[in-house]
Amino acid sequence: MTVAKVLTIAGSDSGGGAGIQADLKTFQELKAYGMSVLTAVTAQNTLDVHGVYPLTVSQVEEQLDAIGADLKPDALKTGMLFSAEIIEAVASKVKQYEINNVVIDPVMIAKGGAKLLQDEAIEAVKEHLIPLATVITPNIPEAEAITGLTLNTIADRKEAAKHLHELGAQCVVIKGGHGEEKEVIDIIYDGETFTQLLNERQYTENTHGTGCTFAAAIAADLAKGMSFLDAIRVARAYIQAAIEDDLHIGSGHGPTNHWAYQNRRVKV
Ligand SMILES: Nc1ncnc2c1ncn2[C@@H]1O[C@H](COP(=O)(O)OP(=O)(O)OP(=O)(O)O)[C@@H](O)[C@H]1O
Ligand SMILES: Cc1ncc(CO)c(N)n1
Repeated sequence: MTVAKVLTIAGSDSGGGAGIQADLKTFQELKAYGMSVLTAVTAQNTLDVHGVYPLTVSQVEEQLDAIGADLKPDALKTGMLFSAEIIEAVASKVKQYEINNVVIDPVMIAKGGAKLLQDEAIEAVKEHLIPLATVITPNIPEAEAITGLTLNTIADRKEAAKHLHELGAQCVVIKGGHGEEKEVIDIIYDGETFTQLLNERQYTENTHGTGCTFAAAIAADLAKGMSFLDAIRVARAYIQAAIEDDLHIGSGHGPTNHWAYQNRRVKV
């Protein structure tokens, strides 16, 4: 049996809905073997982020060296990277260990408003991270912060996608969760063609970690050899099920339901 191995480089969410925890749950549900490199510990629940504690660059590098020496990932997802120093170290190790199928979720701010990326690190995202991306998955505010554009319309979002492609990402997904439209519109650009994935907007508080989960699902299916468009379509179905069949955990923005997608596929 060939097992697809997928690595997440991200922060820990003690509340279990986002970050490393969301990524590993998603990998498991999509039948890929999950590995993790921690960049930071957050003290976090569904209401708020109480504290952010980054690891040192050498601690991040040592984890990547341990994996690189033994367990070559078939795909990588990056989430919260926190600082320019960690971004540069991660980019250099990704090149050293020749990791392909790289999904970059350029995490900047938690739903409660806490900063998960330092402002001065945006330049490092552009210079060191985006050129490695097979797929980059910004939400609307993240795409605005990286491109400097204001994204009001679908045409604005397409312009931003072109900009991110020019910075070196092979495929760009501008996620529509933060948009105003009745339907959620994710815009995909591969350098030639725009594809729009439309889904019914769910009116729920339980959307903590949607971005992490979506990007992790893309990485899991890239690791299994799917094309990026197919992997994005499956990821869209995975996150839609996870939002629809919500769990009502916690009293703030609750987590999504990571087993909903498989639940629907299991015939009883
Ligand atoms: N209310 C919703 N109903 C349906 N789909 C949604 C909803 N909110 C987000 N999504 C989908 O979930 C995925 C993640 O989108 P979103 O824009 O919320 O990411 P995000 O802001 O990075 O998430 P987070 O920072 O909370 O992890 C996208 O595919 C998006 O279309
Ligand atoms: C650790 C971590 N990563 C990402 C997010 C964004 O959802 C979060 N809230 N926490």
